[in-house]
Amino acid sequence: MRSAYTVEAVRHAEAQLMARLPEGALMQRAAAGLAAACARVLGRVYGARVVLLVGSGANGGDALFAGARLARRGAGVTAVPLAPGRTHPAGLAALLKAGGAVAEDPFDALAGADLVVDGITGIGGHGGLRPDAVPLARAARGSNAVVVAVDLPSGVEADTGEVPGEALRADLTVTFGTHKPALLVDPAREYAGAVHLVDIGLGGELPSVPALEALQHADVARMLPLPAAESDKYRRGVVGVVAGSARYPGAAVLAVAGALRGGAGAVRYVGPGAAAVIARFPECLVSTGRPGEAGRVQSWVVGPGIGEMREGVREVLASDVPVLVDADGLRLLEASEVRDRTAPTLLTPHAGEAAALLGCAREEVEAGRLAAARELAARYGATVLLKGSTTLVAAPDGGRSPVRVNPMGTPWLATAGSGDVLSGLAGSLLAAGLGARDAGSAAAYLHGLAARLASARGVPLTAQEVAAALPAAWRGVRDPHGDEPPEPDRP
Ligand SMILES: NC(=O)C1=CN([C@@H]2O[C@H](COP(=O)(O)OP(=O)(O)OC[C@H]3O[C@@H](n4cnc5c(N)ncnc54)[C@H](OP(=O)(O)O)[C@@H]3O)[C@@H](O)[C@H]2O)[C@@H](O)CC1
Ligand SMILES: [K+]
Repeated sequence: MRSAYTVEAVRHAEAQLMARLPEGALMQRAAAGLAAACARVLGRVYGARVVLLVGSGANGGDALFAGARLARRGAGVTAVPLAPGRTHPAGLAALLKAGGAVAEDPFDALAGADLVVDGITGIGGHGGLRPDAVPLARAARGSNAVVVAVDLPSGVEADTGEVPGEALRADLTVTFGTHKPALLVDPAREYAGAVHLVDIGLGGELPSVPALEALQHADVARMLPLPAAESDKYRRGVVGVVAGSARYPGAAVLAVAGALRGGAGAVRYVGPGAAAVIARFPECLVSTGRPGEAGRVQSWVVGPGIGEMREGVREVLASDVPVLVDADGLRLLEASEVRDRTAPTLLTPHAGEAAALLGCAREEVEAGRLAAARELAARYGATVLLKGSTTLVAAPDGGRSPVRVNPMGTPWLATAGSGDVLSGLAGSLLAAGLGARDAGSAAAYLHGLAARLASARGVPLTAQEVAAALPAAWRGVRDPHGDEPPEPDRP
C-alpha cells in the first residue's frame, strides 16, 4: 500500500522528528536524496549544467543544498532566485562555497541546461505559480533539460491535487518522507512525472491513517475472494445484474462479462437483454421480469444502459443487499432512496455523472476530484467510486478511512462499454463478500491492470477485451514475483 498524507500531518511529523535531530539534519537528508536522484538522471554529473529555480522557502533550500552536492561532484550549477533577498541563506552559502553561482541571465541558463531543479514551492505553496515564475517554468519545459521537481511540482495544491493556475511540468518529482495527495490525484499528478520517494525517517512520526492510499498487487491479492473446499455457488455469492435495454443490449452483455470474472459463484441477469446475454454467456442465469421476482442475490448491479427503467432502480435500492449503481441508474435514483438504505451502496459515476449528482459543473468535479468524491459520499451516505484518469474511492465515514486512489489506469480505458465491465466486476466482488470500499478499489485495480495487459505495447482495446483479460489480471496480482506493468505510453 502506498499512502499520502496532508501537509498538516507532514508538518506535525517533521516537527516531532526535528526536535530530536540536530538543526538542519532533515534538510540534509532531503538534499542528499534529491542530489542522488539528480545524479541518476544525469548519468554523468561532472560537467553537467544544472539550473536551480529557487523560491523563498525550505523547498528552495533543498534545491540549493542538492545543487551544492552536485557542484562538488563537478557539475556547473547556477541558481535562479525567484525572491532575491529571501533565498534560503545557508543553502545559498553552501552552493556558492561549492563553486556554484547565481545565474546572470536565467533564460540563457535554462536554454543551455541539462537538468532543471524546481525548488520554487513545495508543501508551503498556494495559488499556482506566481506571474514571475510562469515564464521560467515555461522556459524550463521548453528546453532540452530534464526537469526534476523538489517534493512537489510547483504550482499544485498539495492536499487536494488541484492546479489553480499554472504549474511546472516535471519529468520526475523527488518527494520526502511520504507521498502528498497531489502526487496521486489528478490534475496535479499529471504534472509530477515519475515520483521517487526519499525516506527521511518520517515514517514513525506519521499518524496511522493516511489521507489517501493506493493499492498495490499484494493488497489486492489479499482482498480477492478464494473459494473454500465447502463452497458452492450460492455460498460464493450471487450477483444480480440489471443492465441493458432494447436500445443498449450491449451494456447487459458487458456488465455480465465483468460480473462473471469477479469471483461470485453465479451471475443472475434480469432485464430486456436476456436473449443477448444467454447467447453470449450460457453460464448466466437470466430472467426478463422484475428484479424483485428474480430470486435471491447477495448484491445488485443496476444502471448500465437501462435507459428509463426507473422502477428497476427503485426496487433494487429497496433491497437489503449491497447495491452498485452506475450510469443511467445514477440519473434515475432519488437521493433519499440511497440515504435510507441499511446495506452498503456503491455509486460509480464519471465526472459528468458526479456533477449531475452534486448539482455543479463537470469542470468543477474534474478540477477538484478529491473534494467531489468526498462530498458525494457524505451527501448520499454511499461509497463513491469516481471514475477518471485517477479513479478515487471514498467511503461515507467523514474521512475516517483513507480515500483509495487507483494507480492502475491507462488512457486506453477511455473506450465505450469499459465502465459496464467495471460495474459487473465490482458488483461481483460485493456479492463475494467484500465491503464497498474494497470491492470498488479492487475492481478498479483489476480492471486497469486488465486494460494495461490488453493494450500492451500501445494497442487500442475494446471493453470485451478488458473483460477477457481479467483472468490474467487476477493471476498477475496473485503472482508473488509478478512485476507491476509500467505506466503505459500515452496514446
Ligand atoms: N519542514 C521540514 O523539516 C522539511 C521540509 N522540507 C522541504 O521544505 C518544504 C516546505 O518548506 P516551506 O514550509 O518553507 O514552504 P515552501 O514550499 O518552500 O514554500 C513556501 C514559501 O513560498 C512562498 N510561496 C507560497 N506560495 C507561493 C507561490 N504560489 N509562488 C511562489 N512563492 C510562494 C511563501 O512566501 P510568501 O511569498 O507567500 O510570503 C513561502 O516563503 C517542503 O516541501 C520540502 O521541500 C525538506 O527539506 C524536509 C524537511
Ligand atoms: K517544487
